[in-house]
Amino acid sequence: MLQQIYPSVAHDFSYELNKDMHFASAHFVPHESAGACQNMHGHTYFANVTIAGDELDETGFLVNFQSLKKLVAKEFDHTLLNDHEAFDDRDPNFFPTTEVVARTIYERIQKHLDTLENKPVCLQVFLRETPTSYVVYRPKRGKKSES
Ligand SMILES: Nc1nc2c(c(=O)[nH]1)N=C([C@H](O)[C@H](O)COP(=O)(O)OP(=O)(O)OP(=O)(O)O)CN2
Ligand SMILES: [Zn+2]
Repeated sequence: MLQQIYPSVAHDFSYELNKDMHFASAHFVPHESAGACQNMHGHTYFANVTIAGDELDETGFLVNFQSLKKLVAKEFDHTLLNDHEAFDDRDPNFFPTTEVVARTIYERIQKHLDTLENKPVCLQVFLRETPTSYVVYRPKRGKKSES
């Protein structure tokens, strides 16, 4: 939900940036224990990502807000998440659940941040799937993107 208050993450970096995004996607959870969620259905996801660092780039940015939007909202908007290369219906760690989608957003963002000279880091991904359900993903300290 845009403009809501998100859980904060403690850190010692000088700069912290947050970007809200939303995207409409279809998905299904490919396991019998998921009940009705086995059927394809859609959500308008709301994501908030928290980026921090001590140095700005030549533009005075920690990271360009627009590149975050491209990596997440534009990538997933109006798609079937199960068809995206990041997800795999054969492995629960890659089913497009809220947990896995949040982790995937982190991995995509951190992979981009690793290419930047000022070396910002993604500290938190907040992902709301429904009005009543959301996940917060925080990487383990020192752990960066695996993909
Ligand atoms: N831990 C998880 N549990 C569930 C997930 C998930 O990704 N992680 N996903 C689903 C379904 O995909 C569903 O879209 C969301 O379920 P739910 O929160 O139950 O949605 P409702 O709108 O029906 O919830 P209300 O409480 O009635 O608002 C299920 N579980
Ligand atoms: Zn769902």
